[in-house]
Amino acid sequence: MQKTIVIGSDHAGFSMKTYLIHQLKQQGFCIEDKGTYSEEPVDFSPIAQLVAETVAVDVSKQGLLVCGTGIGMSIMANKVPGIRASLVHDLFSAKATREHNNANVLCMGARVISPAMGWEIASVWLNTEFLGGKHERRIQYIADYEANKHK
Ligand SMILES: O=C(CO)[C@H](O)[C@H](O)[C@H](O)COP(=O)(O)O
Repeated sequence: MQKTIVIGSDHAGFSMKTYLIHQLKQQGFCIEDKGTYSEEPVDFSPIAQLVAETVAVDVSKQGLLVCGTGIGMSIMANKVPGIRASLVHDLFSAKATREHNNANVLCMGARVISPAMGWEIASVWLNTEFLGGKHERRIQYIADYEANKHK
């Protein structure tokens, strides 16, 4: 059974999201598309919330978010406990944020990179595993912070 990718965008990211869904389906991934479904302007925040909350309750899923810059999406997604969302526009960071941060949501900006580059980044990100070890301790600190253990 292939991994499920929960995906969302605003109007600025709609075209890249459509392209990513096409590519992901070709690779056999299951898709949960949380919108938006056209280039009609919409606010990014509730879509990022929906994708992030879906990933947060099911660790088997990974999230992809696209807006104009990816910034608004990443800010919103990181408000959801359990989410480690990364804004990535290069291949080095795509690999590193899986290996070191176990990032479970990838955010990209459709006004920053091309759809082809977005797919390259997503492919690296989806095919890289968390390294664990010292990195586990570092992300556990973040989880503990969310649980109010660092007061
Ligand atoms: O929220 C953003 C910035 O962090 C996204 O890039 C949005 O896509 C962008 O702000 C949308 O802008 P628009 O003028 O409403 O098209």
